[in-house]
Amino acid sequence: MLLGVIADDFTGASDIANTLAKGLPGQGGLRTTQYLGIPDRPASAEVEAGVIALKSRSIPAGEAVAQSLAALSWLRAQGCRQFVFKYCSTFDSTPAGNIGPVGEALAQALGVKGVIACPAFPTVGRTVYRGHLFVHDRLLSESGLENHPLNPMTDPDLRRWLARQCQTPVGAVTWPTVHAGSDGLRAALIEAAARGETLVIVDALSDDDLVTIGRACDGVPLLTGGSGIALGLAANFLRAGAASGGGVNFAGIDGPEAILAGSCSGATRGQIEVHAASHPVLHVGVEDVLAGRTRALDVVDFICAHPSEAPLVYSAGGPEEVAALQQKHGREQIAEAIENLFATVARTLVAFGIRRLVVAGGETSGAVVSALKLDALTIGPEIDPGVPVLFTATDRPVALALKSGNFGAPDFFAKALRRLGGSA
Ligand SMILES: Nc1ncnc2c1ncn2[C@@H]1O[C@H](COP(=O)(O)OP(=O)(O)O)[C@@H](O)[C@H]1O
Ligand SMILES: O=C(O)[C@@H](O)C(=O)COP(=O)(O)O
Repeated sequence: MLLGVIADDFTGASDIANTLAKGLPGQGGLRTTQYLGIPDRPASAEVEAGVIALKSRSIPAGEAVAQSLAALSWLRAQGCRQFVFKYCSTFDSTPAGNIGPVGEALAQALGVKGVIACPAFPTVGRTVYRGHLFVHDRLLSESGLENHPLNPMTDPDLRRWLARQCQTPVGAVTWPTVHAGSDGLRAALIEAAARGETLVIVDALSDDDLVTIGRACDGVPLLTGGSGIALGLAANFLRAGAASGGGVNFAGIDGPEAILAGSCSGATRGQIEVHAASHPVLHVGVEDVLAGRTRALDVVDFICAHPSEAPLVYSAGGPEEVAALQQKHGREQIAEAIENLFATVARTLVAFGIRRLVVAGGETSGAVVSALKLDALTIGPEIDPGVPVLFTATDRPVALALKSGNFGAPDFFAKALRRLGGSA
């Protein structure tokens, strides 16, 4: 294994796995596998990039550090020499962590400083300028992410936000240095290390900037950021002689289908509205779930009544409603109840024969996929930017799409089920 990725949530893991498997246009990517948690056995010899999906983004920082270091240890044992810590392109975290604590712990374990920290992903509108994160044409704090149920992003200044999480100084490299090329960027990161700066926020406005970053980080032990910083990494390994993984043949998987949406993001709520116009949908109310009036079997009954009609179950509410419910019942209590519901539903559905499953939300995907007790997923074709087809190679194959809350076109849900079935 050449490259090891530690991802703090499951949708983010499939996002960066997609980037590594695709590579740059016309050049191909790396043979990539997404592991669901830390594997208990060695990787297959043909895997060139291993992405370990953790569910560590919103847990206490100490636990996130421990899990991430254990993942690093497994990846090092597979022969990896370069590592990426993958977090959200909208820097989802709180002032208490976990990007800073995990990034610093990985850097310390690898004996490095001057480590890039860049969430830019221009394809989906995430750019970084003078250390400030933009989502399309809005600052992060005015993009809707300020209303995230678990990690409200209220400060677009990533240097200031990260400094609240870190024990060591946070550096910055601005866009003119990046735009000037990889040699200058590499030198700037070395200078930052000499100043004792562990994580360094690096500006990026375009895919060209991301390719510059990838080239500057050729051979560098650790990078941190969104999937965008991996854009140029496969090319480094291909130049060094790795075989292009090429596209994976995915013929599609037949069988009953379902969509489970635990995300409250604006993009997901818009996609639900589009889907509801022509498909059966069921809203599960938070208070009905908490009170036991809505149980997993009620949801399973709904899905099983519409096995081939792209049935969708969602829990999302608007920002004001979410905030009021969290005030009344507690943020963590609601998160746990809704995630547990979707996890139980998914496990039951797959046991009943569901073979195509679309999940919306990173935490939701972590709960669902963990409940399915799968150990690895193969990366298939891209459905929308940042969201690939994932499938198992087991005797009862399942095809999945794990959609980041803010990713996907308005018609994503129906399109994803078609792609999981092997059609356009
Ligand atoms: N109506 C709701 N009110 C409060 N929290 C909710 C509601 N619906 C879902 N949640 C919780 O909000 C969190 C959404 O996080 P996640 O699944 O990662 O979505 P995203 O990808 O949009 O961040 C989950 O913990 C989920 O259980
Ligand atoms: O980088 C991204 O935006 C995604 O890969 C991701 O991590 C999104 O997280 P969720 O919004 O929690 O799905």
